[in-house]
Amino acid sequence: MASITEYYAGKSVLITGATGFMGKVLVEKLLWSCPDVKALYILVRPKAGQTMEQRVSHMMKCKLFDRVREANPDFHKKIIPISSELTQPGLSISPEDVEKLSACINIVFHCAATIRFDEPLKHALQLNVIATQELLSLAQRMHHLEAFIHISTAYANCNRKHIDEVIYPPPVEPKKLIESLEWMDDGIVQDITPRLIGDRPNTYTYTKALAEYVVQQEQDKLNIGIIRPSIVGASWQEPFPGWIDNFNGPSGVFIAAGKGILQKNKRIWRKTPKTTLVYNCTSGGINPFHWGEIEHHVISSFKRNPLEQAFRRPNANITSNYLINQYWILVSHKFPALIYDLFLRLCGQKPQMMRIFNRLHKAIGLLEYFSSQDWEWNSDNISMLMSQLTPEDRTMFNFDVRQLNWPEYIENYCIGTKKYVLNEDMSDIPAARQHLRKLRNIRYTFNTLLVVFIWRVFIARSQMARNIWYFVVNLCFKFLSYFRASSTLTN
Ligand SMILES: CCCCCCCCCCCCCCCCCCCCCC(=O)SCCNC(=O)CCNC(=O)[C@H](O)C(C)(C)COP(=O)(O)OP(=O)(O)OC[C@H]1O[C@@H](n2cnc3c(N)ncnc32)[C@H](O)[C@@H]1OP(=O)(O)O
Ligand SMILES: NC(=O)C1=CN([C@@H]2O[C@H](COP(=O)(O)OP(=O)(O)OC[C@H]3O[C@@H](n4cnc5c(N)ncnc54)[C@H](OP(=O)(O)O)[C@@H]3O)[C@@H](O)[C@H]2O)C=CC1
Repeated sequence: MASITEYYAGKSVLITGATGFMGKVLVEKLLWSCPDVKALYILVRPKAGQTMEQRVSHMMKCKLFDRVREANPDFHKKIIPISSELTQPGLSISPEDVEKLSACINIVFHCAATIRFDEPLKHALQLNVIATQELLSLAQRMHHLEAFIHISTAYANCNRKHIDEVIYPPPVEPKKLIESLEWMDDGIVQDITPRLIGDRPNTYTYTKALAEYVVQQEQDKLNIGIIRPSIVGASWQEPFPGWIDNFNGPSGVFIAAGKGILQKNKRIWRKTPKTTLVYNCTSGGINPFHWGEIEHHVISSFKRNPLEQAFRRPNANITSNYLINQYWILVSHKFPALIYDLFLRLCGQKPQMMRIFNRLHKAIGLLEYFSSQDWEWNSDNISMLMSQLTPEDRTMFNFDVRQLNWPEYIENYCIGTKKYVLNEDMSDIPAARQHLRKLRNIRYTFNTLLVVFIWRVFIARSQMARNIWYFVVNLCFKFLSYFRASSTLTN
């Protein structure tokens, strides 16, 4: 049996979403581990005032590509950008490019999607479902296509508690939905969205479920693989530990905790001809790690490697009690934020802290559905795939999460958010630690002043409060003398 590297030798691959988080990692891995791959065609759109060429050249300068660049400075020659806007008819690929792709592509990876949880339904449908249909039509014109790999999400069927590696019936026939939304204006669509998505939390998981069904419809004509990752964080080992470039998933929450602006509520608790193979890529069943443990490791990691200019010391208080949570939001978020914004105003600067907190609460609210419940994913296909790999492939393409050491991973993840998301320098850590010490001293001073204040206002003035106070102090002394006496007896 050919190894993976041998399989890709001389092959041309088409990748959508190559400028995104997962797409970039895929491009890098193929270039590194399959150096004889013939070409990587990537569908890219111009964006934010940058042409397609500018975007691709910027992407290739990314630190992620360091090892590939070192091994082969001409690696960019294997990357062939194709101009495409996925929300346009025919993916707005020119007829010449369609011809070119039809003649040479052997494997398609479809990574592009909108992953926003608050995406309006029409747009999510356009990008996640209709563009997938268009890509499948293009794939059918490819004369040498061997596999069509669709990247879905483990949460596409999050309305179920047990999720097998199968395609479930769609919540609605996609064709009917597309036709009926076509004539509706955005306001009506917004009004009916909650009814349509039903027991799913957002338009993202809903449209990803529809996309899986659309892909499965072509299983008689194409070899299809559907990959369902759960939560993708920083890189584990390759190209180096901790690479991450966005605030998605838990990353933004980790950063917020590191900056000291998080007080969180709620419990965390072989190629087969013409078929569809689904792979649930999750770790919970084989190497579980709970949100409480994550919290502990994130906080201690950020205490060792603090972020610059933290607002407060790294923290994240997890509680399932609504009232306690509201208290923490008020005391730890709103009140300090108001004071800080007032200070900024007095210095002639624009207030920003309340705005940041409001955005953070919105993001946490949208993520909470995923962090507050449990799912059970079957991953037999993943185990089967692993068992079919040669020992060399198993090392080169290691996806055995049983070997993952969570504390070490979280440490690298936190350092990765500092270095690659916030672009902070590791040499500034002593100054950041000094800043944390200053924040701790401010907190101690504030707490002492608070105790003195409470003493002056309540204890010193009322006889009853004084009696209670003496009673408590007396009790403490009695306990201490008892403790001292019993330890003397034991000695
Ligand atoms: C200590 C620890 C604690 C532990 C514990 C504790 C607690 C537990 C709590 C929960 C734990 C996590 C659970 C994770 C579960 C994930 C499940 C995923 C499941 C599915 C996975 C998938 O299958 S797929 C990926 C999922 N899909 C997303 O994960 C997108 C979500 N997201 C959005 O849906 C939009 O993001 C949303 C939010 C609408 C905002 O939308 P929005 O419009 O208000 O804001 P934007 O995001 O557009 O950001 C505007 C600008 O703010 C910048 N920024 C953003 N965050 C920033 C930050 N923290 N600090 C500085 N800057 C930040 C950003 O870089 C932009 O900057 P610029 O404008 O310059 O580009
Ligand atoms: N990240 C995660 O935790 C998880 C992700 N997934 C899945 O993995 C896939 C990739 O996700 P991820 O890399 O994180 O997402 P990103 O948001 O980082 O990347 C999305 C990609 O899609 C492209 N894209 C979006 N809209 C268009 C458009 N209209 N025309 C052309 N290209 C477009 C983006 O291009 P541009 O740069 O031009 O915007 C970008 O390359 C998705 O299918 C997602 O559902 C699944 C589970 C977890």
